[in-house]
Amino acid sequence: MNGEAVIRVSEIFGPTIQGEGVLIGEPTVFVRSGGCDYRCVWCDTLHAVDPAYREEWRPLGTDEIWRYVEALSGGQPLTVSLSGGNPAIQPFGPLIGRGRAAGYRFALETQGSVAKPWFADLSTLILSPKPPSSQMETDWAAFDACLAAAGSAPRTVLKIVVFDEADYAYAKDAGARYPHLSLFLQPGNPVGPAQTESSEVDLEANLGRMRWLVERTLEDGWFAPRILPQLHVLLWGNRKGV
Ligand SMILES: C[S@@+](CC[C@H](N)C(=O)[O-])C[C@H]1O[C@@H](n2cnc3c(N)ncnc32)[C@H](O)[C@@H]1O
Ligand SMILES: Nc1nc2[nH]cc(C(=O)O)c2c(=O)[nH]1
Ligand code: SF4
Ligand SMILES: [Mg+2]
Repeated sequence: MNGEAVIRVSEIFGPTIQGEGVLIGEPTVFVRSGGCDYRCVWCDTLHAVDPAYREEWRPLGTDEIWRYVEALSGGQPLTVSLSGGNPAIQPFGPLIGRGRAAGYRFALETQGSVAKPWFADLSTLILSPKPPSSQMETDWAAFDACLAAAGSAPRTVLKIVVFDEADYAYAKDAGARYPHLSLFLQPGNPVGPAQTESSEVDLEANLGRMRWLVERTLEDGWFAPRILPQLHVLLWGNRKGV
């Protein structure tokens, strides 16, 4: 790998459609890195978080990852979504530079705990601070550092998962803290460790939570956020690699 940036890759897949948030429906190739500084109790991607899956994470250099992305996209520039785990703890800067030079756009999803200067090279930065139900604490100073690192070049948006009333209150506070950022709410999909490898999903329960969130927000007269389901979960359940 000749000293080039090495990234711990959990999976590379696509093209599929982006299932969440501001880029929903957009043809996308995903690069998912392994390892996270958080451990949300309801994380739907434990195979990229739990060190028990470490053996499955492959150290790949920028060139190798780029070859996968080019092959999957048939060499047609599209949006590459960097997710994880927390992709912010990996050296993605050179890959972004490489892809941009070929006309690709990059989006990155992160909880906002670690800032990197290369955030400024993204097209879209999706900051997803974690509400109380995750059992994680938000470090707002670290979050602000992510916003500062991105600057004004990328489109930066907020995406907050809401399971319950306390999460709703957290989302409202976060929205008030950053009134200049577009805010997306996403109902929580209850997944546990036993379910990560299965595609089973309780669609009715998921849609019920979506209905509750829409009604709660509208009854409250809070018209700032957009409320979206996880489209890929509706289509394919909790399957990996879609
Ligand atoms: C798996 S995370 C990876 C990126 C980064 N660690 C983060 O959390 O933003 C991608 C997105 O999935 C969301 N997510 C994770 N588990 C979820 C669940 N059970 N229900 C709904 N959304 C979930 C996260 O909040 C985040 O917005
Ligand atoms: N289709 C699709 N859309 C997604 N949006 C965010 C995802 C993620 O797990 O980060 C994801 C994913 O895994 N698949
Ligand atoms: S921050 Fe993201 S990847 Fe990490 S545990 Fe939470 S939801 Fe999962
Ligand atoms: Mg996911």
